[in-house]
Amino acid sequence: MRAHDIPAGILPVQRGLYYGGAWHAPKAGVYLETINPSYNEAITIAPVADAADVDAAVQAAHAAFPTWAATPPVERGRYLRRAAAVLREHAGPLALLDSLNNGNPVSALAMDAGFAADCLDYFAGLATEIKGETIPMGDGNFNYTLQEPLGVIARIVAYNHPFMFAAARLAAPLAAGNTVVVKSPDQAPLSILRLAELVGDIFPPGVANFLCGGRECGDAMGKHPLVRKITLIGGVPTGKAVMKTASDNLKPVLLELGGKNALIAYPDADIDKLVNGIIGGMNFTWSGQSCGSTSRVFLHESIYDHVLEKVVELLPERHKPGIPTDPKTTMGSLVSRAQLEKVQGYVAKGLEDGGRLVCGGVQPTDPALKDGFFFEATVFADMQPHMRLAQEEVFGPIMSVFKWSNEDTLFEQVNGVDFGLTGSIWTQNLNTAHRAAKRIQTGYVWINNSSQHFMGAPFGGVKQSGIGREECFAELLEFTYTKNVNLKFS
Ligand SMILES: NC(=O)c1ccc[n+]([C@@H]2O[C@H](COP(=O)([O-])OP(=O)(O)OC[C@H]3O[C@@H](n4cnc5c(N)ncnc54)[C@H](O)[C@@H]3O)[C@@H](O)[C@H]2O)c1
Ligand SMILES: O=S(=O)(O)c1ccc(CO)cc1
Repeated sequence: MRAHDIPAGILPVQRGLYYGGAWHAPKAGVYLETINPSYNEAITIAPVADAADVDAAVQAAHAAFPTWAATPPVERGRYLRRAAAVLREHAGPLALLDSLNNGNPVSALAMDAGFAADCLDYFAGLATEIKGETIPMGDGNFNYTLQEPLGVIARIVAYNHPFMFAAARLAAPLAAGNTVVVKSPDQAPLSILRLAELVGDIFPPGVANFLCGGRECGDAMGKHPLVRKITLIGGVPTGKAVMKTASDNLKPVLLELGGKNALIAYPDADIDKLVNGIIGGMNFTWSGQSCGSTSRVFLHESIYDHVLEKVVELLPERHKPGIPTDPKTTMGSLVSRAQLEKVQGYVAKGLEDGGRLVCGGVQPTDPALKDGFFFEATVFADMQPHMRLAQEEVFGPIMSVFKWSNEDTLFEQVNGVDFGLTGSIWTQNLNTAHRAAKRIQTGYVWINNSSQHFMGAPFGGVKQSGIGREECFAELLEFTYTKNVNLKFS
């Protein structure tokens, strides 16, 4: 869909920053064009917040905090549920808006507003479960704990699910009694403006605040002395930058970062399901731009040739790049020229390092896609662990396939990366499955499945994939501190 064909009611009307219950122009007056990556054409402009805007938004959130923290949890939950209902009503147009701005297929994005709404409902229900404990004492003392909200929470999100991340990640801190300032991803700012239009005034002024901006804005959020916790969904280098900023102020962080995730196939795997799991796990629909993508596939030598052949046969027809706003499209474009060039660079590195390119590796030739940042679903075979493609996150549609024979060597290679986010194990033997689940060093493990998230199940990484857990009760507790109270009877 070209910019001039966008139906009425899809784009946000506002082009400002939303904080303190009102819209504000960015103080320095900076607006940037934001593009549709499938045509490399401007859609409209979006505001760019700087440190002065961050200060104003954080001050508004800080002012709103005492009243929101004192609001009964059941009532806070009611606000969240109201927001959830609005998101569900607008799920279709919101998916189209994100598709226009980040290049992912509208059909796949259709679930994002619903997932965010589920998150809001889930944490609304848990608001009354933020309980302390009593500690047994000797005579004369009563000792208990309270879980208290922290204050202003800064949430910075990535571009692959701009709306879903911004909306879903409001839920836990708000349910726990904090106020929030959330920043859109630089590449796809439009849906956060729409989010602010839809839910901003459901909450009391200053409780939920929405900024558009890039690194400067994110950095200012982390540095602000009134921000009590800084959270990021983003890459490892950004995670390190955020943690350095946080350490200057001794602030806690919650980091959901990158992955170089392994899929392990044992000889007894159900081959048809495995092939679907390999293709699905790589999230080619999103051009691989998912942190949980299983971009390293380890096939046992006894099934290697057969499974590889089937993947290479099925993949190009199942995920062929197309215009993202077409409901039939099953693979969109990359988000930007920079991301496309990164992917092309990794194809070159894969070839230089001796990988065997067996699928894709180029931009599509379809003239309808000539201006956009499309790249074909790509597979490298005969990969070795020392290769750059085997170690570094691409966040693009490149899958690396390895052959294995010895289980000890397999796990040395699987765990021999700096990341530890997800893993996927394929076998029909229960003992094998649980042994492998125990040996893999990641925060999230699928057995005979891939890609899926489950509300209530802790999602997050180890090693450089992150710190903390989301989408579960632990996320709620991330936004509280424990206060111990001792009463001495007189
Ligand atoms: N673990 C997860 O749940 C998860 C989910 C999605 C994406 N990701 C990761 O995100 C990355 C891709 O997304 P991206 O390119 O948007 O990531 P990115 O790290 O470039 O940017 C993420 C966000 O951080 C902001 N930012 C950049 N520099 C900053 C700084 N110095 N201080 C504060 N904020 C700053 C950006 O403006 C953006 O909003 C991949 O590595 C991917 O694995 C992780
Ligand atoms: O596409 S992913 O980045 O892997 C992703 C992360 C989180 C969720 C749910 O919060 C969904 C998809």
